Amino acid sequence: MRYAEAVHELFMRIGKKLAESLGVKSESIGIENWPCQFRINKYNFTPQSVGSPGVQTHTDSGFLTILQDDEGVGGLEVMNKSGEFIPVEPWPDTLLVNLGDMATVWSNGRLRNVKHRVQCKEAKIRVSIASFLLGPRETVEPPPELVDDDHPRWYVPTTYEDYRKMRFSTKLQAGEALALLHTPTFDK
Ligand SMILES: O=C(O)CCC(=O)C(=O)O
Ligand SMILES: [Fe+2]
Repeated sequence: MRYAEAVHELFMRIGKKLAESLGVKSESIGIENWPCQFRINKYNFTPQSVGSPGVQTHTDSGFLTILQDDEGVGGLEVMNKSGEFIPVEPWPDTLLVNLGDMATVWSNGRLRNVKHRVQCKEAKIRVSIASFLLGPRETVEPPPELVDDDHPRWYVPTTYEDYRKMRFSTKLQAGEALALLHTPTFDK
């Protein structure tokens, strides 16, 4: 309970700062009511699994993720702009924060979802704790400050649940499902 409360507090601080950094009044977005999820990942890496994927390339589907990674066993890799995977070495006493697909929809494309994966590097048990701030409870769409003539709406409004179902049924796990929400004005 204490861990969840502390992570939630951090979600609020980071989420409000993200909103303010885009010129959105953080009081207006109701972030306190956005649902969260929590998952503990355990990887039983064996000598046979070294070199193979632990989790295939994906983006997180929610808004914001706080990841407490294994402090001794590496394997997490994050994709950079050029499409290369960069290993994130274990770093005790740190948390890793990344943006998911709902951040891209909510910000009208200003915040970018991050592709990542886990590779098995050594035959050890690896544990990570992932907390997800999923996004607005009902419709996910950009606040009015982020839509104008120069920034037309890029995504049709959705709900997190509908988007999850679409990701699941299309098996598009690495953010590609966002393309199915593009409006005619979408532009890179
Ligand atoms: O185990 C990790 O380091 C990452 C797990 C992850 O990407 C996830 O749970 O979405
Ligand atoms: Fe992830």
